[in-house]
Amino acid sequence: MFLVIFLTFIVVYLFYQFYWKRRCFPPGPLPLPLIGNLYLMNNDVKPGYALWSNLSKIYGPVYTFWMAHMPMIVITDWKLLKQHVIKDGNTFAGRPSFPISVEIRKGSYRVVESFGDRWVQQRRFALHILRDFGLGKNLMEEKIIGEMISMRDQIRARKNEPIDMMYLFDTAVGSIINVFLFGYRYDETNIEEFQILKERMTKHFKIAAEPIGGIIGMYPWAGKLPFLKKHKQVIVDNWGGLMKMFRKQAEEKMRTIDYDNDEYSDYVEAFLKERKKHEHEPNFGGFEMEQLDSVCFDLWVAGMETTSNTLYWAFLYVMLNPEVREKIYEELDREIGSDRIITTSDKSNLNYINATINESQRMANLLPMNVIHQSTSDTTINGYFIPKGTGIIPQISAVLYDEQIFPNASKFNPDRFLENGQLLKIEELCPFSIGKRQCLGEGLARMELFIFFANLFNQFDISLDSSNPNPSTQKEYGVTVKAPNFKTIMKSRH
Ligand code: HEM
Repeated sequence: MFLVIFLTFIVVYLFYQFYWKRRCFPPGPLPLPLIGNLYLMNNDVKPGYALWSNLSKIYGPVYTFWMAHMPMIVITDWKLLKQHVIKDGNTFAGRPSFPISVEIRKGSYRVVESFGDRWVQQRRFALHILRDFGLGKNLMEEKIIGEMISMRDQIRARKNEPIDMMYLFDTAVGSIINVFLFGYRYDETNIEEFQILKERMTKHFKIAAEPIGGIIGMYPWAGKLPFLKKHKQVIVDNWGGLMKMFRKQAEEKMRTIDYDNDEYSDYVEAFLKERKKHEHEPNFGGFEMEQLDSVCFDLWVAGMETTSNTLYWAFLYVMLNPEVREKIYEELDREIGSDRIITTSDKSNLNYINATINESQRMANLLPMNVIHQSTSDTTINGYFIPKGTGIIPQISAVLYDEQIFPNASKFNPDRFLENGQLLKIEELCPFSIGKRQCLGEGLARMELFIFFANLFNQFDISLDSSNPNPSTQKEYGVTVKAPNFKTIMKSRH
């Protein structure tokens, strides 16, 4: 009798697992119990582009990938992305709530991870402060130029010795976001704080990008299993440590803040003043301290590593393509012709540099897997019915490497963005993603990329260090991909 019940249970379970739960979704690889399709994220397909494009070849431009027990609809075709994620933006503006977030963060705070009214409110607030703080008033540009000058001086002081630019990019870009958040930059007096923050973030995201992180994210109980315990502990410890660091900063600010004055000099101060206005509402009207800690995390991590990594990739690609390097110097000599500081007002005269930055972003293709969205109402994609609340991955990495859109896509070729010397606007170039969730820091990031890139090339004759004349372009796996380390010689040009 027991055997019959057991076998019936197994048959029903297998029927459900392999047929019933999948019947309404677009086709896709076979999900296994508990882990879904996470088993496919193995070393052979890291950092991930090959996985998504291979599946697309088998199942078409819309398919289902099971992230443990959650179905995710992957869209890899630009026309479909435009038709749905851009033109029907509200339907794709949700974010799934991950059980681990609810457990360790006590809710879906942040901007990246929040949804609904909280997301609308917090995204609008962050954008407002970003604009007010500088993107509209040149203040931000001044800060970026200040960091660029500090970097230039540090490079000069090294007197032509080989330099790994990663550290300089990290600290400069980290300082810019830190000034925006907390009002101070990094220098020799507090560089240790920067290093701790960066180390914690790196560890956090290394695990988050692994299948193991996916399993712990979906099933927090799995973190109690002996072989997963230490991995979950890393996530919990890093998150807790980061939140403590951010909270300490906010508390210090609270000691001196003048609530009678509406002006603010950084994001934390602006947030605390807004919080004060909502102090009689439940949960401070969404301006809880947990929300502040979490947004600091979002802006710090989203604002630092992405931009710094892109600059590093841009340097690497240019170094490996001497003809591109020569065209950059030709343009700088023709359009600038001195060691003066290049500002955003020069941007429209430096088409080749703009094209090189575009091509670097395309080739770097920073997020092999885009951040997951969620449908906010029932919808239909390519003939498939997708119910409200389903995970959606607008796979921009597939678009950036799409041969139909960018022929010979693996070749670094800035000229693809130029016609008769004029910069082309190619809408499929979407490294900042698309739709309502498009990157909140795009304006800041674009300004940083242009000012650092254009000025560093204008100031220095940059070449590869002869000890490693052919650095690899193999991408290091993570939520955003990193270039392997390499060194350059930077000689003053003027
Ligand atoms: C080269 C630099 C950058 C790249 C390539 C980049 C790329 C992205 C991508 C692909 C997304 C996911 C959008 C989606 O869900 O579809 C995103 C979201 C986001 N980015 Fe960026 N980003 C960069 C710089 C920045 C900077 C400097 C900041 C902060 C000031 C920032 C803040 C954010 C935030 C807060 C989100 C979440 C938006 C939301 O969920 O509403 N990013 N970014």
